Amino acid sequence: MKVLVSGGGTGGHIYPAVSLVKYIKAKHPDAEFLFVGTKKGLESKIVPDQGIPFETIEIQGFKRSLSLSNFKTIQLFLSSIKKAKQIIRKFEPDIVIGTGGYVCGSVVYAAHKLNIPTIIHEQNSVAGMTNKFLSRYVNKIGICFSDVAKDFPSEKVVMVGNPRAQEVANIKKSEVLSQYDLKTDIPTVLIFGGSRGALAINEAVLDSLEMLKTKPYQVLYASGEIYFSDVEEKWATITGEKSNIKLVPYIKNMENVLANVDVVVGRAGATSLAEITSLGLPSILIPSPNVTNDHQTKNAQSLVDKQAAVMIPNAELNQETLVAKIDELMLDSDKRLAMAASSKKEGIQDATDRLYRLITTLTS
Ligand SMILES: CC(=O)N[C@H]1[C@@H](OP(=O)(O)OP(=O)(O)OC[C@H]2O[C@@H](n3ccc(=O)[nH]c3=O)[C@H](O)[C@@H]2O)O[C@H](CO)[C@@H](O)[C@@H]1O
Repeated sequence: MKVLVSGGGTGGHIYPAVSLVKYIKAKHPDAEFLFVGTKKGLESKIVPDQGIPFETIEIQGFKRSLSLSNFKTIQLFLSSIKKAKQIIRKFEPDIVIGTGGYVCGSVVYAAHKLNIPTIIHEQNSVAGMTNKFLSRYVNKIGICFSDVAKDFPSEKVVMVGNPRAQEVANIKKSEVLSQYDLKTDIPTVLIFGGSRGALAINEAVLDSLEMLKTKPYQVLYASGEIYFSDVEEKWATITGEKSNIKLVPYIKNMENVLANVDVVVGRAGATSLAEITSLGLPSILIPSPNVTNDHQTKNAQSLVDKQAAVMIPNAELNQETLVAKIDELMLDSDKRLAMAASSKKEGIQDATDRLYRLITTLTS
């Protein structure tokens, strides 16, 4: 079996594809894989680290307003389809799966033109621009939120969930927090602003440090690679050397960390939410205001409605709101456990089984 996956830009589009590859590899050790992304996206770091063969094409996103750079984008889109066709002809996949981000627009479209079976995976509750465009051409569309079905041709849509959910569901508790110089026996809150970090969350966390360092719980904080040096500079002067609060730029073994924390604070990216609910973690969600159709608020609201999370609108984020919400959960284990149970109910722990079944309907 030869499987070509494509997706990128941010972790939320990349990790589901990586989880799918790992799953198929375990089932079919002789299967071959190729991941097509861009040099600029996070995939150029994440995918080779996972030992998955990786090729790149050049592509850029459309600006929403009319602009000269859109002409360059169209030019790049056409040449990227040509390059994608070359890659596909050479690799000869049995199936091509796109998990979102501009890059998979060219790759999946090229595969369709070459009559190769195609699937797209939509992680969000509102369809991304690329997936909307591709939905006319692909054979099947795997979704994670029932709300998004209306954005696609109904006969193609199958509820599968997010493969990352199944991967993290099977992770056992461990001593992983000691790698971060944290204790393994006191409640821990993990804070991160999606796969790239978030300036607003960094600022609120920095402002909260004086309060957080006096708490009976501990904090692991990932600032995002690009913000790290700025945050680190201020961090050390506030927390001192021995502290219950640890800062890192990025967490590479997130699946292990998630299995060992008690509460998550973060943006409301769909892949993160799939992980959180799969493990049954309570969360405090601060949806990014800078995403298409405000889809993170919709992602978050779907959990808040089920008492599986609480939300702080980005405009209301500051040290008081942040620390108050963290305290509400970290200092009240009954509340935390009730939210954990509601969160678990929302998880789809067999997402990769479902996506794999969908693949086999097109390849066998
Ligand atoms: C700004 C933007 O466009 N965000 C979108 C992007 O978010 P983003 O890439 O931030 O997506 P998610 O929050 O869904 O996923 C982040 C992924 O990165 C991992 N991770 C994160 C931080 C870290 O230090 N280590 C680590 O491994 C998380 O565990 C998760 O697997 O894709 C999501 C899924 O389509 C969308 O819902 C988001 O709206």
